[in-house]
Amino acid sequence: MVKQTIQIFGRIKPTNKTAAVYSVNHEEETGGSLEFLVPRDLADGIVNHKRENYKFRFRKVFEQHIKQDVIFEDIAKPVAESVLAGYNGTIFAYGQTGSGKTFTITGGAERYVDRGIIPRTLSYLYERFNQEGSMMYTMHISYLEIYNEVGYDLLDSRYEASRLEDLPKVMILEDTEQNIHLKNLSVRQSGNEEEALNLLFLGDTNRMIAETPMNQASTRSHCVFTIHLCRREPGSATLRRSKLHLVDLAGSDRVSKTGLDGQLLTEAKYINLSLHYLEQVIIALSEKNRSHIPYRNSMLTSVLRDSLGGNCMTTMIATMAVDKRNLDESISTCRFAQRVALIKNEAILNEELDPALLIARLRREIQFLNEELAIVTGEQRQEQLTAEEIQKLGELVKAFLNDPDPDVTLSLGPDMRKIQHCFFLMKSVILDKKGAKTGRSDQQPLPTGSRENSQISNSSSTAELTKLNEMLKQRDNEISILVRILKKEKERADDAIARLAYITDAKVLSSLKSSSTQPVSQPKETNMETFFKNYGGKGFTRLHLRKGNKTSSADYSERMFRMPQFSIRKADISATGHAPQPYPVLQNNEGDNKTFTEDHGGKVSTVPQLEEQHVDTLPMDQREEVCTGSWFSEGNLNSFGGDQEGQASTAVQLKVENMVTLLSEDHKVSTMPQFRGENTETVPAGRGRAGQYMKRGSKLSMGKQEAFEIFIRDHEEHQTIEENSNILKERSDEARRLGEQLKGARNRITELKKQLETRRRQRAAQAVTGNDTQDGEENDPLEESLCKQIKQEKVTYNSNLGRLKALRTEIEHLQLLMDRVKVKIQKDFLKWWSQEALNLQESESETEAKYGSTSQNETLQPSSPGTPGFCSPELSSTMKESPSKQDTNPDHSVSSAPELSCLEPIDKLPAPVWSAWNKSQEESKNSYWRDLSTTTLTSSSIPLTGDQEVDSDILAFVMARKNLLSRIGPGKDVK
Ligand SMILES: Nc1ncnc2c1ncn2[C@@H]1O[C@H](COP(=O)(O)OP(=O)(O)OP(=O)(O)O)[C@@H](O)[C@H]1O
Repeated sequence: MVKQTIQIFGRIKPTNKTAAVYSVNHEEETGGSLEFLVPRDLADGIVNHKRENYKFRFRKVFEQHIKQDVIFEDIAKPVAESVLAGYNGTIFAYGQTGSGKTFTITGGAERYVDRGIIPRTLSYLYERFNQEGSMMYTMHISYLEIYNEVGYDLLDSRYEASRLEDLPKVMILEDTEQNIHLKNLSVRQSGNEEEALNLLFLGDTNRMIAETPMNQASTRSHCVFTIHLCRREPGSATLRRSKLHLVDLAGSDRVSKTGLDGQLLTEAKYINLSLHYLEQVIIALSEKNRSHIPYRNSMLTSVLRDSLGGNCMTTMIATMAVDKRNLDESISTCRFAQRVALIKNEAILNEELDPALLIARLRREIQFLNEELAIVTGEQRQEQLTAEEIQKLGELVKAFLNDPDPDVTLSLGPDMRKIQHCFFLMKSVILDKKGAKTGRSDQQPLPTGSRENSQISNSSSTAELTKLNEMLKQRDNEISILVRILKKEKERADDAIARLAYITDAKVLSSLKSSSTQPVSQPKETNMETFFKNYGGKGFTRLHLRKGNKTSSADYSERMFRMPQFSIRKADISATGHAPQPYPVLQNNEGDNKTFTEDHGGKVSTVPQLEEQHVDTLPMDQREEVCTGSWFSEGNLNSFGGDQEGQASTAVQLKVENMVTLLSEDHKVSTMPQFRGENTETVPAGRGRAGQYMKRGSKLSMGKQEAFEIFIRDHEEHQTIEENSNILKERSDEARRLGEQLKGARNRITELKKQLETRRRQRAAQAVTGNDTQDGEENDPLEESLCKQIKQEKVTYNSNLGRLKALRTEIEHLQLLMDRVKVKIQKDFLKWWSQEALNLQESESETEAKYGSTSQNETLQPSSPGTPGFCSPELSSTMKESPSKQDTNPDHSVSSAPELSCLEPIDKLPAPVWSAWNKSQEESKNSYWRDLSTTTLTSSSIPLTGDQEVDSDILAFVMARKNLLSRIGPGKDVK
């Protein structure tokens, strides 16, 4: 158990405004301190009438310039570590609205470097999982939003929420042991960092989409992102389950200051109420001898029950905006933090037995007890032992007698028949031995005559026969394998001979050739035996290679170069006509099945198991390590080396190319976000995060779509999209360059390896023919230099691969940020569009009032700049079309245009409009829209198509554009 008070940190948000006078002291023994000097003009304000300076202690205070990586390292990393160890952890951010809580917990919405504690922690946890390869970790994620005392599941993946109420409501349940359970809160498994980030994105987007129209959700709701970890050592029955809550609280602003009314006031009360209850819990916890802690008063305190005064290591980040006007709020945040710092938690290691294993253990115990009971009560079975049982008992006895361990037991259960049979078998073994020693057949004859005994001996001999048959088959298999190996060996030897051009001595050549073409008989077997002795050792029985090489790659590749080149495949075995076996099995005469091990300077290392692969194509361990990430998982990257290396590198290259293609697709999409024609089918596969949201909207008509394109350009986030697109492009270029470099390095390694192989063959041949110019010297300078070069290339290769991996993380994160911005823009657009529609309705009513019944209107209504209101496509469907009402004015070229009830009579249009339109037609699209926006237009000045819906869209757009411009203000140009 770890007893610890809640750790409190302060973080000051950067400000351009006049900052309050404050100072931070980092050198105090107890941590840091933050001191505010209240200027006289504020001293008699809300804060305090008398005091002028306020000093607060924190574990550390982070000043304005401190970046997100430092925050993660100093605050979140230690908590993540303890969560990995099996303790619960909580980090919560508390502070007034806009002080940087979301920025600290989730991160900024624009730049990769601004990612906050959640994405960094996810990344760190997955990195640690990879490092601790011997542990098995599973991660689940949940994301809860609490708004007005109601919980909502943010990981709802139906993408249907357009209001908070559309999200599943979460309810609190309490069991008899007062444990809290959250009903309806989905807990989703995440297999890798990318999946975890997608869940975060899903939650954040749901939060943004469903935010209350009255105010920003982030300000007025609490969010709890929870990472559930389960850790287990393979083979162990104990599990460690831990939770990490990352909490973004609602703004702590005081209601009196916010000047709210109506719904906002209700919200603020709720928020403040829940923060007030949080404070009450904190006060109660910080007081000694308080028995009742009012957790149940609010949903937030119920959910955070463990984090406050319970089994958890908790950290609080007090965020502050130190502008002068926010000084009082900053001081109240600090005061809250001081109280929190008094709370003591007792974190315990959350260890438990795996229920499945526990059940299995209990079952075994029950069986054992039953067996004991059967012996004690004498309830015995009477029927004969079956042949199978007899054979099994024979094996058991044999294993028991052969085991050198004196403590070994023979476990037979309570069955007296079995016990007796085993005694009988053991007696016969003893008698056999005695007979062998004395050389006489004076041993006791086996109890004959009895039916049982004859049955036993019959069935034992049947069993023996079956066994011998199996062994025979096994040997057949082995012989077939060896024949194939020898054939391949011969081919390789031929090949090598052909390459040894310098060996001109015909005698040598022919002798070498003849030795490799000998019939498959004794000499060949001797060769293989020697080989197994050299390379397999005595215990070599199974050529069963798997990735995860513990041998150093240098040792390994060296050994492989020296190994005769041969391969064993499943097909080799099935070709013999016998049933295929899972792995080629070469048994030694001991008949045991040890894994192929090899001595490396006294250290025995397990040869990696690489099923169905050439023995000479083993992985280079470093490559394998970096390639285990999910990004590379599709590319068979676990088989680097030799021919496989080619494939693997190609896979990397392909992956890089895929990524680059994806990025460029996204790049396209981002600059013109997924609204073109609203054809969501064109969203690249696997890139549908934002697309999912886009799908929900109704199909955009042409006019609305164009309006949207321009809306994007005017949107405040446009700059972000542009910047991130550029960064993405840079990163994808870099990824492409790295891909090229990797390919080059791979080719060079392959080439060097070929040279090394040739060199080694040459040396081997020289040794055979006695032409060894180096007098059998172990070290060959050329060989050493080649090895060195390979090593260097590998280092370069690995560092490039590492960089590529980092790029991938960055690119994916940027992608998510951009997706989120796209969703935001769409949301803003739809909001704006429907507002325009509302304005239109109003304007329509006004027009009706002014000009009478809509059915009498025959012309389009221009609207002066700045006047809100025009026909939106949605509204156009409700508009009436009067059949074949022609425009009576010959100048009006849009007689086929539908009659739109909301339009002003055409005869009211000023003449210059026409020339303006004619002129604008000649201009480029952009200037066309600009002109439209600054000119008083008539409907007839616009090139309408005759299609009611399309035309209403065009007109709607023109007017909406004007409205937008009028809001931006005159003189502002729209690109
Ligand atoms: N340390 C920081 N560095 C740079 N920008 C910051 C920092 N802290 C906050 N910001 C910026 O300040 C703005 C407000 O921050 P944020 O949304 O995180 O505040 P908040 O406390 O979560 O507010 P709310 O209570 O409304 O959710 C954001 O634009 C954010 O990017």
